[in-house]
Amino acid sequence: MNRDYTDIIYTVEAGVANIAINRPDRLNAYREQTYDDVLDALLDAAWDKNVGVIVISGVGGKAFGVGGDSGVKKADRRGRGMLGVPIEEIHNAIRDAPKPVIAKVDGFAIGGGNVIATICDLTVASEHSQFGQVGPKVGSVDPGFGTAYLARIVGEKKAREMWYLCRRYSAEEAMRMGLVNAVVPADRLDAEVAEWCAMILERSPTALALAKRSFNADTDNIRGIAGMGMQTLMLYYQTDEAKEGGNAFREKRKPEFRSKAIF
Ligand SMILES: CC(C)(COP(=O)(O)OP(=O)(O)OC[C@H]1O[C@@H](n2cnc3c(N)ncnc32)[C@H](O)[C@@H]1OP(=O)(O)O)[C@@H](O)C(=O)NCCC(=O)NCCSC(=O)CCC(=O)c1ccccc1C(=O)O
Repeated sequence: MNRDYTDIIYTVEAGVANIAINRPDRLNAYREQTYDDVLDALLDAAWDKNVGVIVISGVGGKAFGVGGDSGVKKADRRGRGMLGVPIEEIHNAIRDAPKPVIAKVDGFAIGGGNVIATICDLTVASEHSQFGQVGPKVGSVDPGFGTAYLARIVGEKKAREMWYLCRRYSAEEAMRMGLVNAVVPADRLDAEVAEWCAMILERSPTALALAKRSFNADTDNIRGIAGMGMQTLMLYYQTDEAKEGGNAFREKRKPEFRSKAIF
C-alpha cells in the first residue's frame, strides 16, 4: 500500500474511510497519479476490517470530479490498465468492496466523475451540484458501467439522452431520475453523510456485504461489457476523431468530428 498520496486525502476514522480527491484547481480531474492514489486507497479501505463504509468526495466545493484530466492526451497515457490508467480497476474496486461506498457530491459530477458517482452504492449531493456526461463532446465514452449500469438506474431513455445530448442536470433533476439518493444544502452535506455513515455502521457488516453482492450479481455481466469496451476504447483513442475531441477542449473551440469520423 502506498500512503504517500499526492492527489487524494485519505483518512480512516471511527469506521469511515474518506477518500477526497484533492485537485480543486483542476475541478478534481484525474491524472495518472490520481487514478493510482484512488485505487490504492479504495483497496485498502475495502479490506480494512475497521472500516464499515467508504466515502468518496472532492475537495473545494466546486467539483466531485470531472473525469480524466483534459491536459493529458489520452493516447499518451502510459500507466497501469488497459487505457494507461486503472479506470476499470477503480470501477471494479468500488463494486467489489464488501461494504457500502457513498459518493458525497459537492459541485460537478461530470464525465468520468459522473461514472464514479453512478457506480457508488449511494449518492448524497449538495443543492448546487450538477451531473452529466460529456464523452461524445470530447471524444470519449464509458462503454460499461457508465452506460449500461446507468440505464439500470435512470432507465434506457434517460441514459441515452444523457450520453447523446451531453446536457447538464441539476441535483434535483438527478434525484428525480434516481441518480441521487438525497439532496441537501451545501452546509448540511458533511453532517448528512455522517448520519448516513452512522446508520450504516450500526448494521450487520456481513448482512450488508451479502446484500451488496446480491445487488451486484444482477448486473455483473456489465463487467464483461466494460472489459471489451475498454479495449475498444483504447483503439478509439488512437483515432483522429477521438483526438479532435481532446484537442478542441484544450484549444477552447467546438470540435469538428464529422470529417474525421470512422462511422
Ligand atoms: C466541468 C465543466 C462542465 C465545467 O464547465 P464551466 O463551469 O463552464 O467551466 P470551464 O471553464 O469549462 O472549466 C473550468 C476550468 O476547469 C478546467 N477543466 C474542466 N474540465 C477539466 C478536465 N476534465 N481536466 C482538466 N481541466 C478541466 C477547464 O479547462 C477550466 O480551466 P481554465 O484554466 O479556467 O481554462 C466543463 O469544464 C466540462 O465539461 N469539462 C470537460 C470535462 C471532460 O472533458 N472530462 C473528461 C470526460 S471524458 C472522461 O471522463 C473519460 C475519463 C474517464 O474517466 C474514463 C471513463 C471511461 C473510460 C475511460 C476513461 C478514461 O479515463 O479514459
